[in-house]
Amino acid sequence: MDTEVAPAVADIAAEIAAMDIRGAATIADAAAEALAIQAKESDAETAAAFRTEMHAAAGVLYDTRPTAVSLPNTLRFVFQSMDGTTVEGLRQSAVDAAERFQTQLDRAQDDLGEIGANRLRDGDTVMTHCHSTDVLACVEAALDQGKDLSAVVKETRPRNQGHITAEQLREWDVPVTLIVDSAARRYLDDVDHVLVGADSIAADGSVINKIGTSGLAVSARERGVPIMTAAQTIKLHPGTMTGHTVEIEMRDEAEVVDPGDRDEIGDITVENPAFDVTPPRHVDAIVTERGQFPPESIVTLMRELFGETSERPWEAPV
Ligand SMILES: O=C(COP(=O)(O)O)[C@H](O)[C@H](O)COP(=O)(O)O
Repeated sequence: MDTEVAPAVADIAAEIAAMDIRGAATIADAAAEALAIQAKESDAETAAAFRTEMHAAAGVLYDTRPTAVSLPNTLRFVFQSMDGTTVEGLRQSAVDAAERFQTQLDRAQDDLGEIGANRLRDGDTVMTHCHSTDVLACVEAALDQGKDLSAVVKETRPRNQGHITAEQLREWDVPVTLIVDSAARRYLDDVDHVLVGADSIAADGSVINKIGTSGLAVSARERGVPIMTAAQTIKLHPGTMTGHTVEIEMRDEAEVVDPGDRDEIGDITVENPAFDVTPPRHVDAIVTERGQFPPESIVTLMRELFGETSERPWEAPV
C-alpha cells in the first residue's frame, strides 16, 4: 500500500508543479516547510513508519520539477540531520533541521545581496532575465547603500516572469523598461550589468537558468557587458562532480502556442525547454553568500560544502 503524505504536503508539491510556487530559492523554502509539516502531522507509531512517511513526502516533492537542485539539496539537508530512535526524536530533529535550513536560506540571500551590491555603482543600469530573488537581493542591497539604479527587464517568454521582476523593481522606485526577449541585444549598449539567477550550477561552472540565459550571455560577452550570476550555495549541484548532468525540464506546448491556434498552424512539433546551460566562459562572476567566484573555481566551494559524494538520503532504502 502506498504511504499517504500529509494533504498540506501534497498541496505544496502541486503548487510547485503548477509553478504557483517557483524560483529555486522559493521552491527550497517551500520544500523545507513541507517536510516540517509532514513531521509535525505524522501519526506514525514507530520510528520506521515515521521514516517511511518522510521518504514518501520527499519523493512527492522531488518529483515536481527536475532542474532546480535547490530542491534535492533541501531534502538532503533535512534527511542528513534527521536523527533518533523514537518517533518524537525523529520528529523534533526533522522540524529543527527544516527551520534551521529556512533561517540559513534567508541569511544566505541577505549576505549574497551585500556582495552582489558591491559590484553595482551609483547610476548603473542593469538588465534582468526571468525573476530571481537572489538577483533582487543584490539590487535591494545596492539601493539600501544609497545607489540609484535603473533596469531593463526582459519579459521572459513563455511565462513572463519578467513581469514579477518589473513589479518588484517599481515597488522599490527603480525606473523599469520592459522589453521582449528578442530586443535584448539592441538594449545591451545601454546597460552596465546583466544579472541572472541560477537553478543549478555545475562543477565546471556552467550556469543552468531560465531558457534564454545562454543567448543573453553570448550577446553580453560580444557587447562587453559583464554578466553576473547571483546564486546561493544551495544552487550548487553536487551530482555534477561525479559526472551527472542536470536534467532540463521540458514543459507543456500550451505555454508556447495557444491550444486554440494549434490546429490552424498545422502539423508541427512544438518544444518548450524551461532552462538552458550557459558555459562558464560567458559568465564573469558567480556571487554566493560565501563570496564571488570565477565560474571555473566554483568546484572548490562545491567540494568543501558537499564533499566528494552526492548521497540521496531522502530516498527510501531498498
Ligand atoms: O530560472 C529561474 C526561475 O525559473 P521558474 O520560473 O521556471 O521556476 C530563476 O532565475 C532561478 O530559479 C533563480 O531564482 P531564485 O534566485 O529566486 O532562486
